[in-house]
Amino acid sequence: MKVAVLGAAGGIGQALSLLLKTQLPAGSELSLYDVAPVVPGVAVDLSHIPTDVKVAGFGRDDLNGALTGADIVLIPAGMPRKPGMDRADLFNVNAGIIKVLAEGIVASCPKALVGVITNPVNGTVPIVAEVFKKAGTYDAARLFGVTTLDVIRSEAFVAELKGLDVATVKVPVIGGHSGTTILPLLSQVEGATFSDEEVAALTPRIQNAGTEVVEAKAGGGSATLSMGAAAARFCMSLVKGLQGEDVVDYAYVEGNGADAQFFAQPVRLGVNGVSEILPYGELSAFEQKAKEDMLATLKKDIQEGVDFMAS
Ligand SMILES: NC(=O)c1ccc[n+]([C@@H]2O[C@H](COP(=O)([O-])OP(=O)(O)OC[C@H]3O[C@@H](n4cnc5c(N)ncnc54)[C@H](O)[C@@H]3O)[C@@H](O)[C@H]2O)c1
Ligand SMILES: O=C(O)C[C@H](O)C(=O)O
Repeated sequence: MKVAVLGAAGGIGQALSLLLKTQLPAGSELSLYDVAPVVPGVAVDLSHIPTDVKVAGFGRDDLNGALTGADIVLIPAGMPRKPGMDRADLFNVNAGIIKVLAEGIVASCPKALVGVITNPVNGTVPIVAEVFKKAGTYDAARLFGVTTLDVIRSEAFVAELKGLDVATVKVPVIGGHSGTTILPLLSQVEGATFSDEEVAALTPRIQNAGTEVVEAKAGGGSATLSMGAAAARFCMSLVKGLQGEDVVDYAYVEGNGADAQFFAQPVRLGVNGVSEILPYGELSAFEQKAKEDMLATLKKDIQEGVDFMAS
């Protein structure tokens, strides 16, 4: 198993790479790419951890070296938010970064499973899809926006509120990854019920959790450690699928388009990425309205990514 992390010297990249060094199956390779000159040092640092995962660092001019032979590519490269910014404010800078990295994937590992972390995820994932389409290598089953952070936050907040063992809590989160497009399905949490007041308070808490971190870091960036944990968890789901295990996880994917072209939903994972788009079940009246209200925003975000590639 070869996993490449693009943007590996950043806050997310380093946390994620550390976790992958300790969690990937024995015999795996971890390939770290970044334009920051520190990236070979990050690779040397990680290589001193005694696990059977080989780590190599690749600088600005060796994207091809980082990507060749990769089974999975995770992309946390790009600018994070500062207080007062929306994720959409990152589009102009991060769209160009994502485009170049996607072109590198086309050239070096067009069959890899690709997990996009770079914000705004609602719009960067469509950019990657358009780059792949242009090259004739697009396979919707292999492209994922990583929304696992919304899932793990929901698990943490629900467990805290209800006094549950967090290891047993599961919260479906559908939609997209910004503001109201993040839709936790609290009505489907097993072993817990929520009053209308609790739903009305917890839903926006989950939707604004990224902003909570951005404000607490006061100009020092956005979530990196929780995102590293989220991306490592999602990567291990992809790994298990590639190894032939039956795995279900949530991700922002191009499905049947019933809600929007890209939509975070439950998917079954297998040796070729998504093997089945699963239904997300019945919504409460609150969730149904929240979904209907946010679809215009999500579709606009997706169109921005498509338009970027058309321009
Ligand atoms: N999907 C999510 O849930 C989620 C969660 C948190 C953060 N994010 C996003 O992830 C991105 C990274 O966040 P961070 O906190 O790690 O930022 P960071 O600034 O700490 O790290 C970003 C890294 O990307 C590198 N980079 C920039 N341009 C590059 C390029 N062309 N090729 C390779 N590497 C490049 C930088 O050198 C840096 O090391 C941001 O866009 C942020 O908004 C997404
Ligand atoms: O909020 C951000 O800008 C980063 C990330 O998308 C998050 O949800 O923490």
